[in-house]
Parts: sequence; structure tokens; C-alpha cells
Amino acid sequence: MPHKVTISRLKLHDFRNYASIALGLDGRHVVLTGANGAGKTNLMEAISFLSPGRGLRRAVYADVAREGAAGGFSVFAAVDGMQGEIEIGTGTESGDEGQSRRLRLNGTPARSVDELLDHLRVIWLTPSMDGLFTGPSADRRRFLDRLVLSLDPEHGRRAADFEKAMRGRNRLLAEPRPDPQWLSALERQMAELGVAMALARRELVGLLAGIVEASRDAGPFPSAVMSLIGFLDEDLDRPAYEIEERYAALLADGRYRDAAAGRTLDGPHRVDLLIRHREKDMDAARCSTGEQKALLVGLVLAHAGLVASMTDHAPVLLLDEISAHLDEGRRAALFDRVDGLGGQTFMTGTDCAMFEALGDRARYLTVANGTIDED
Ligand SMILES: Nc1ncnc2c1ncn2[C@@H]1O[C@H](COP(=O)(O)OP(=O)(O)OP(=O)(O)O)[C@@H](O)[C@H]1O
Repeated sequence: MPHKVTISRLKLHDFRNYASIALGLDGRHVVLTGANGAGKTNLMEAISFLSPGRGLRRAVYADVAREGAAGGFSVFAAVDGMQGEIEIGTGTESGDEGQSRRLRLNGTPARSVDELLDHLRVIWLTPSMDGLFTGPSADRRRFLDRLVLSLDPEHGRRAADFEKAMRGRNRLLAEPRPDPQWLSALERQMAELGVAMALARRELVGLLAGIVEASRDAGPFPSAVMSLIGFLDEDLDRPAYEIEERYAALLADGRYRDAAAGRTLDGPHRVDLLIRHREKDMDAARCSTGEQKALLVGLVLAHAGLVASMTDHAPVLLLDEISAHLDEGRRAALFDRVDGLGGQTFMTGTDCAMFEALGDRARYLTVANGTIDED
């Protein structure tokens, strides 16, 4: 069994509709129930800030600070994490431009928010991900990259550096007579970073496929068959330096075309993640809403299992409004799978009765108007 990572205390200040709350938790799962607009998702979002990035809503930080409050927001958590106990403080202060948030670990400013990954991994499933299979490919790439990032903390930096090099190349190509040497240097950089990104994604998809396969008969969640298309598909089995050469050559050959298009047409930024429902042998996009939700739940659980086995620590799981789409049998199966992961999971719903099958494996909290009561 992987080690358990638990959030034992959580304090929010001027965070969305919370003026100031402090919660003591006991390591069990947490169920948050309350009316629409009570603040359930806001609390989940606060926990998602314990991982790098802009959280489960991909928020603009200026929107996170409580309306009417004078300064920024803060989230404080005491976590029994991957390297023992740690106190994590994150937020913004008045005067911050809203583009970054501060992070303190045991009171000391961290160099980067990526340092959070040394202490815990947070994975979430929210209703806004329901359109994943039918929406734009950018959403699937983002989903995939978050999966990769939770196993490979370098992935975010790599993707950001790739984007930067690509923007530089696009700008240069827009000039009347771009310097070919400068272009080559940027393309070489893109090749190195882009191929590393593609290989990291491919590795994740392979590892996840193994977990999905192993848990195929573990309940009512269908299994997903995933594949990546759109970037050097046939070449990714070659040694990395050969793939880099191939991509650098593609970029050099594509300069006129890309200059005319005003963007780079080949690269890991054009990849799509194809997902099929294995049991039905059908494209996920053509499955019913309920089938898509069940596929997504299966995928997220598989990913949580992968993170647990790779890091030897169970991730903190956030399942927002999970109960709504699942019938009683599926809900009970979900709770058992979640419990079997060995970590702490936070779940929300409007109706406490939906969580009956969890019994005393969870702590139940009622949210109302930015306040929280223990049941
Ligand atoms: N910066 C902010 N300041 C104050 N209130 C905010 C801020 N941002 C969002 N809110 C409010 O927080 C409230 C709670 O939102 P939240 O999404 O957490 O609700 P919820 O309990 O998950 O509801 P639902 O069941 O409808 O999903 C909303 O009424 C929203 O308008």
C-alpha cells in the first residue's frame, strides 16, 4: 500500500466566498455537501492550489480574492506529505499583479510553485471536464499534460520553454528577412524540448494503459484505450537524437509554409489524445454522457493509482460533484476504488444521502454561505 498523504489543517483567508475559515481534518476522506453556490467547489479549488498551476478552475488570481476584500487571498495547509510534515502557505498580496502566487514552505519562500510536487500530488475531476472527449483538442492536451506533470515535475517547465522558443520562431518568421542561423538555433531548441515533451506524454500514456489493463475487471468503470496522434507518430520509436533531427528538419523545411500560416504547423502543440471505450470499441466522443463520465472517472482513478505506485504516496484526490452522474451501484464501487487508493479524497455533492455507502470512512461537512459546519 502506498503511503498516505493527508491534509490535517486547512485555513482560507479572503478566498472567494470565504472570509476566514479554519478546518481541522483527521485523515479520513472529506465529503462536503451544501446548496448550490454555498462554496463547495471553492474549497476544492483552494486545495487544488496545493499543486502548481492556477488550480482546478484555471483561475485568474484577481478573481480568487474575495470580492470586497482589501488585499489578496491566502490558503494555508498543514500536510503530512511525501517528506514528512510540511506547512504550506500560498496566495497573493495586495499589489501583486495577479500573474503569480507566492508560496511558502514551513514559512520559507519557495523558489517556484513546482516545489509543491516534492510534498504532495493533487489530482481532480470536475464537471467542467465533462466535455473533454467532445471539446477542442487543446483541452485534451492540457488534461494530458497535467497527468504527465504529476509524475514528471520537469514537464511544465519544458512545455513553457518550448512555447517560448516557438513564439520566438513565429515572430522571426514574420520578419521580411529572418536570420537563418537564429532560426536554426530556435528550431534546435524546439526539437530538443518538443521531443522530450512528446516522449514524456507517450511514456505516461503507456504507463496509464498498463494500470487501466490491470484494473479492467475492478468495477463498473469502462476502460479507456488511449493513443496520441499528430506529431511524428511513426518516428517516436526511434532513438531520441534521431527524432530531434527529424523534427528540426521538418521545422527547417516548413519555414515558408509556417511564415505564410503565421504559426508553427508541426509540433507537440498539435498533438491530440484519442480515447476509445474499449468494451464498446467506440470513440469516446460518440459515447453517451453517462458513458463518457464513467470513462473519465475510470481514467482519473487509473491515473491516481499510477501516481501512487510511481511515487509510493497516494495523491490527494478532489472529486467535485461526482455523485450526480452515478447510480447507487456505481457510487458504491467508486467509493471502494477511492478508498482502495489509500489516500485522502475530497468529494462534493448537494445531497448527503448520495454518500451513504461511504459510512464512517469519511468526515461530513456542511457548507453554507462561506461557512463550514461539521455534521
Ligand atoms: N472572488 C469572489 N468573492 C466572493 N464570492 C465569490 C468569488 N468568486 C466566486 N464567489 C461566489 O462563491 C459562491 C460559491 O461558489 P462555489 O462554486 O464554490 O459553489 P458550490 O457550492 O460548488 O455550488 P454548486 O453546487 O452550484 O456547484 C458563488 O456564489 C460565487 O458567486
